[in-house]
Amino acid sequence: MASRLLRIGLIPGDGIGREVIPAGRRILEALPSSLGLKFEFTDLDAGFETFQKTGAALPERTVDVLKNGCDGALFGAVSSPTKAVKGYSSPIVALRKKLDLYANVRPVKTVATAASPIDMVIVRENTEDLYVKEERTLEDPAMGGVYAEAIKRISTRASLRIATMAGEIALRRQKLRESGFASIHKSPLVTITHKSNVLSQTDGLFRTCAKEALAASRFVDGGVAVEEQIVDSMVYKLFRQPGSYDVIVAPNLYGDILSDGAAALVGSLGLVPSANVGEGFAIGEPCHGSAPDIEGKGVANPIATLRSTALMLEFLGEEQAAAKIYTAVDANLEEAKLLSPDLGGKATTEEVVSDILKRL
Ligand SMILES: NC(=O)c1ccc[n+]([C@@H]2O[C@H](COP(=O)([O-])OP(=O)(O)OC[C@H]3O[C@@H](n4cnc5c(N)ncnc54)[C@H](O)[C@@H]3O)[C@@H](O)[C@H]2O)c1
Ligand SMILES: O=C(O)CC[C@H](C(=O)O)[C@@H](O)C(=O)O
Repeated sequence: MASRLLRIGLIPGDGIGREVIPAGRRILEALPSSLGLKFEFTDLDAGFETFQKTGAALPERTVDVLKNGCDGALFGAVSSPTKAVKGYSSPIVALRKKLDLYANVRPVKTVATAASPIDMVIVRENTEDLYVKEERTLEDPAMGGVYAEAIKRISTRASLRIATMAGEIALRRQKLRESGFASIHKSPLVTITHKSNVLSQTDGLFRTCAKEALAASRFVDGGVAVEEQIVDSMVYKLFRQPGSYDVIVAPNLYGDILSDGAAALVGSLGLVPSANVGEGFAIGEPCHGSAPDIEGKGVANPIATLRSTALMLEFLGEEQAAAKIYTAVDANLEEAKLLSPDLGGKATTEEVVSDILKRL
């Protein structure tokens, strides 16, 4: 059988990013050889510590190697300061834009045996909205002195393509159901989230474009139903009836917030993966941050990273390899003997990883 070589960049970043990214590498190395995959890894720098050492949070080498020498990557987390630090800018936000990774795909799922099962995918626009970071600080006595403002930019192009991605994901999920994969949903549904009742131009454009993209005949013919939900009541409904959502499409900031909220519904941020996806490239990234409160204790839940590794493989066309990882992770969660403290267990990161590797 011909084998495929995948060149993977590893960017642990800061904090628990360094404790969980090695798990991603180990699970790739442990995949059965019958899958015909070979991996070559390159360690790459980014993050606040890199910034403190070198003056650059996202070194040029990291971007060059990703662009010219990698097929995909895994990103841990970075410790972006909440207080402005001159010269520092979030490397993951920059990377998403530099590599045009326009979709941030975030599946939020319980195991099939859960009493109240949840199975949704949040498809977050990944390049614009308030994340264009065009902010400025001004001063005007009429405003009470210093004030600050930021641009919220929403484009037709980005809104159409993110909604198209959401439609494609809804179709793919439906195909899996039809081929026998158990699911709590019977038919595909995309929920468009916005706040166009107030932001009629920016979110209004997002809403219009998303509706237009999802009206394409392949989605209509594929039975993809479309609904819309204003983001504040979306949070309410998400918490009341999380099981009713299939695919959610949202502008950048709402998608960021909704995905952390949804993580609480499935038990922990340490479970929720993401993939930053562009044309032919994907970076797997756990949804959580660098978790300074548990850094260095060896108890970070590695599952979000393991699932992000699988998600990266899926977007690189290796669905069978991805399925192996999902199954091994689900088996660990269903047995519930070796769980990390965020899930009420006592297991260390190492113990959880070893248990999942044994199940591959
Ligand atoms: N993609 C990224 O790089 C990314 C994402 C989010 C936050 N951040 C950064 O991370 C830093 C810390 O942010 P925060 O504390 O607001 O959010 P966080 O996601 O780091 O932590 C929130 C809570 O979840 C827990 N948690 C997170 N991941 C966990 C895991 N794998 N296992 C067990 N528990 C886990 C933490 O212990 C903490 O109590 C900030 O500097 C922020 O900028 C980076
Ligand atoms: O802290 C950072 O540098 C980025 C955090 C990042 C974001 O997109 O805002 C994180 O919240 C995420 O969900 O990926």
